[in-house]
This record gives sequence, structure tokens and C-alpha cells, in this order.
Amino acid sequence: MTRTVLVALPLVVFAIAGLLAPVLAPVDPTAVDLAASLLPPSADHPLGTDQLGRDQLSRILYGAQISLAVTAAVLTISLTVGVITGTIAGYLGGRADRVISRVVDMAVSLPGMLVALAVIGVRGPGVVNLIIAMSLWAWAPYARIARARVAGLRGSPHLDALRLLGASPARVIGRHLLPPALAPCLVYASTDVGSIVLGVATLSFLGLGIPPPYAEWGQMLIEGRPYLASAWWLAYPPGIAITAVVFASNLLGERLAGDDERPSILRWVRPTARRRLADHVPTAAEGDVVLSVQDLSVGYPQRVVAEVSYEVRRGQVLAIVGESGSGKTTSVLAPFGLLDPSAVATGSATLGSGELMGLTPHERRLVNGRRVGVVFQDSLAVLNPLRTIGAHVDEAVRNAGRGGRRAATRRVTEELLRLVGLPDPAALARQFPHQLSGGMRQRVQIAIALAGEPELLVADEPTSALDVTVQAQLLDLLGRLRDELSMSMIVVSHDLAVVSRLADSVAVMYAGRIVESGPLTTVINDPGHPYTRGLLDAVPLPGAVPGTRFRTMPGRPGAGPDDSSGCAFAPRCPIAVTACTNDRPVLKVLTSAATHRSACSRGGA
Ligand SMILES: Nc1ncnc2c1ncn2[C@@H]1O[C@H](COP(=O)(O)OP(=O)(O)OP(=O)(O)O)[C@@H](O)[C@H]1O
Repeated sequence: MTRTVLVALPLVVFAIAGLLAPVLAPVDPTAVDLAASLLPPSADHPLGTDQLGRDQLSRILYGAQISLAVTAAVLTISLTVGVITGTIAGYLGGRADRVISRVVDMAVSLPGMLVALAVIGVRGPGVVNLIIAMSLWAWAPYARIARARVAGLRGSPHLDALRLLGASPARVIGRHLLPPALAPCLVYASTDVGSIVLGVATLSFLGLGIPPPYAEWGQMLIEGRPYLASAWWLAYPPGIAITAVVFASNLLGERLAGDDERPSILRWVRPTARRRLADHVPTAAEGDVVLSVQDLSVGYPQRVVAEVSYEVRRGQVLAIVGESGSGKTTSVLAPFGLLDPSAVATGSATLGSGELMGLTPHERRLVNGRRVGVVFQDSLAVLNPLRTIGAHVDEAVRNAGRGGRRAATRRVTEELLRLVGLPDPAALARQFPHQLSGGMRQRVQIAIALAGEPELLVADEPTSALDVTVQAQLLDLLGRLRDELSMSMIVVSHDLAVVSRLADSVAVMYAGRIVESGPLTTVINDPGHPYTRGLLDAVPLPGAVPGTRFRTMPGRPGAGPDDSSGCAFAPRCPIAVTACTNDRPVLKVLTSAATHRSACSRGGA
């Protein structure tokens, strides 16, 4: 920190000197006194005088003012245009991103000085034209940096969570993408100060920048050039000033880039705007089934999920289990429009009496975060590291239409944090995500998900990253919420043992399809599909005889639902016969329970 201040010192000194030039300068920098022409440094003129008898110290001080004012104007315009353009390109992605990126690439590859010369050649010299010319040269790198940063954030769970909370695109861009895009741009700007000061001086040196009689460092250099041998005090001071600013700016940029890319100013970025409360769409009709998904297929464009159907009943927990890549997350997020924009989903999904597929973004915001809450696995990725826990929950409360004045919103926030079993909610609300344990962060995610008092909670691998004790506590919390709030839940997990603690019913997925579904106890005690049997053999379940050896499943998970016409599990199946590789089995009701279904042509495990 001390070193950073030292490195930035010449910049700060020149900025202060420029600001205080009217006070510090001994005389008017344009006052001509031919009788005092070319005087060497003395007590009256500490840096001597030029050929017209003008005081060099006063001209250096006013030169700082002009150089830094022009630089500040160019930086403000370039940063604003560049960061906004890059952020929008990164956010939109696809064709818009490609077009904007090509324009930015062209702008970056053009020689900046030639662009500036062309603009000034057409428009003529002058301060305003100089600023326009320099800005046209300087904006593109900011756009490129911001675009790269935002494109990297585009698919992050943190943004999915925001969309789920009902945040509008303007809010996502303004509050959650612009600040992280701005951070590396500010670091780059600290280096850019030097280039712009040098550019202004160069154009003035060529007679195309700040016109005489204004004192400008580049202008002073050209005026002092003929006297390099006889009057060294004309060219050296502006040369040293330019060099010091350029050096300081480059060193500062390097230091900041070497730190955490997060200039401290951004730590002060806090939410301010209050979202206008939107009306709810009609709530689900009272009935047993809360969510019904039928024949869901999803492609990117290759199909990753096919003909998936499931139902969630009021106050019940449906577990969706299967190996990694089997399509669990896709199947539960697709109805809420939370997949990558490139995903194409077909089928139907009704929440209460309302169809979810094909909702407009506005309609979706009235469902997501209000009637449905989602908890993701990676709480560190979902929570914005720059914002406090309180700010996250406050935002969810406001998005859900339950916010009021700041203090009232915070009261709801503290209530939610208490509800999920977090101690001292007032103090916790002031902490940042990294200050909490993984289990506490998951509780915060649950508090955020509960902000809209949802009918349905979707938890995607909510305990996978936690140790077993914390895992058990969280599952107990979900169970308590289900019982106390009569909430319906979908819990996604690759671990049957985890969900057996909580679920009422289960759907087992393999290679993008549901291969077995039914009441949890029935599926566990009497699995109908050899894949479910394999999963059960591979995990410790309550009641297992001590000393039981767990068996692993041979082979690798199937890639996708379109792999072959036969059963996707056949290559790994211990009871497969030739017919299994020819015909794809469909889900059939098993006799053990009307709701117990399995897709195995051998008739069971
Ligand atoms: N944006 C995407 N583009 C292309 N394919 C994708 C995309 N997102 C997911 N997939 C593919 O869809 C398939 C299903 O993924 P999904 O995340 O639903 O599986 P999962 O069972 O939840 O796995 P995990 O437990 O690892 O999250 C995978 O093969 C995955 O590679």
C-alpha cells in the first residue's frame, strides 16, 4: 500500500500542482516581457524564462493543469464508452457480441496517432477536437477488457441466481456486471494516463494539439527545442514532467494489476436503486400437484435430456438422482428458463395452473424468486464477493416485492437469516461471503431462496461441497422448512444416501432419461431398474448391515439420450441381453406400487 502511494506520488503532485496553478504560479503564464527574454533560473524565475520572457515555472504549473484536464476528459469518455460497449457485448453474447467485438478489434488495430491526426486534420486543432481525437483512439481497449470480463461471468451460477431472483437485465448489467468490468478497466486506466499525457504532448509538439499561447508541456518542448544548447531550462522541465507522469502511471498500473484487480473504490459500490414492486402473476391453483413437467427434452443442439416427466406434490420432496452428466440439473432448471440461452427446451411444465415454458422474461421474473426459489451447490460462486450477506438478502427481499424502507427490508432479511438457523443475524448481515463457512453460506442461499415465500424450492446438489456433519444439519433444516412451511422441494443429488434422509419420492436419471421413479421407500426396498440397484449397492444406506462391502458400477456413464436405439445402460448392465441393445425400453408401471415405474425390458433388477 505504502509503495503504491509512493509510485503514484508524481501523478498526485502534478495533479495538485495543476489544480492549484492559479495560486502557486508566480505570474500569468502568458504574460510576455521581452526585456526578460531567455533568463536562466534565478530567485525571481526559479525555472528561468522563455524567448518571450514568460515565466517557465508558471507555464509548467498551468501545463500540468491543461495536460491533466485533457487526460481526465479523454479517460472519462473512453472508460464510459468502452466499459458500457464491452459489458453489453459480453452480456448479449452470440451475434451481437461477434459484431461488436469485430468493431472493437478494428478500432484497437488502427494506429491511434494516425486516427488522431486524421480527426484533427479534418476538424482542426483545439481542445475539444483534441479530446475527441484522443477518445476515438483510447476507448477500444476498455471495451475489449470489459467484454472479456463479462463474457467470463455470463454463465456463472451467480448470474443464474440473479435471474432466478427476478433481476431485470438492466439491473444485472448495472449492478452486477458493470462493477466487475470496471475494476480491470480502472487498472488499465492508471497505465493509460501516461499514454494520453504523452499523446497530448506529441500532438501539441506537432502543432496539432493545444494551440499557443496556452502553456502545454508538448507545446513548451517544441518552443524550447531550438534553444537546447543555449537555454537548457526551456526543454528540460517539460520533458522531465512528461517522463515522470508516464513512468508513474506505468508503475502504478503494474502495481494495481499485480494486486487483486479490485481498486478500493469498488468496495464502496453498494446497491442504491429500489425496484418498483411488480404484481404477481396469478398463484397456483390449490391442488395436490405443485409442479408438473411432461415430456421435457433439451438440446444444445445435441439432445442432453429426452422425454423427462415428473411431478412434485405440495409439501413433498422429490429427489432427482443419477451420475454426473445424466441431465439432473438440466431437467430441473429448464422449466424456469435458467439454462444457457443456447439451450432449446420443448415439452410442458405447469406450476399450479400456469404454463412455464415460453414465458416472457417479464413473466419469468414474476415466477422466479417469488413462487420458486433455487439453491445451487457452489455458494461462493453464487454470492457476489463484493457485497455483504445483508445486501444479498435485502435484494432478494426487494425483488420478491417484500421490501420497504431500508430498515424494514433489513428486518425481513434478519428474520430470514434467523429462519435458516443463522446466529446473530444483524452482525452476520454485515459480513462478506468469504467470512462464512460453507454450511453458513448454503443457509444464506436458502434464506435468499425463501425471500419470496416460494411454493417450491429447487436445491441443486445443496450439500455436495460440505462435510457429512454439516450436510446432515442442512438436510435437517430443509426437512424442517418442508414441515413448517408446507413447502414442496426438488433436491438434485448424485448420492441416494443423502436424499433418502429427506425425499418422499425419487426419480433416477441415466443418460438424459428417467429410468425409474416412485415413492422413495419402494424404490429403495424394491428397485425396478438395474441402474438403481447399482446406485444402491454403491452407497451406504441407513440400515445397511455393518461390514457390508459397497460395490462400484463398471463402465462409464452414457453420453446422451440419442446415443443408440437400445437401452443406454445396456453396456454396463449385469442382466442385459441382446434385445436390450436393439429396443429402447419405456417407463412401465410396476406392480409393487401404481406410482412405481421403471424402464427395463428385463422386467426388473
Ligand atoms: N451449456 C451447455 N452446452 C452444452 N452442453 C451442456 C451445457 N450444459 C450442460 N450440458 C450437457 O448436458 C448434459 C447434462 O448436464 P447436467 O448438468 O444437467 O447433468 P447433471 O446430471 O446435473 O450433472 P452434474 O451432477 O455434473 O451437474 C451434460 O452432458 C452436459 O455436458
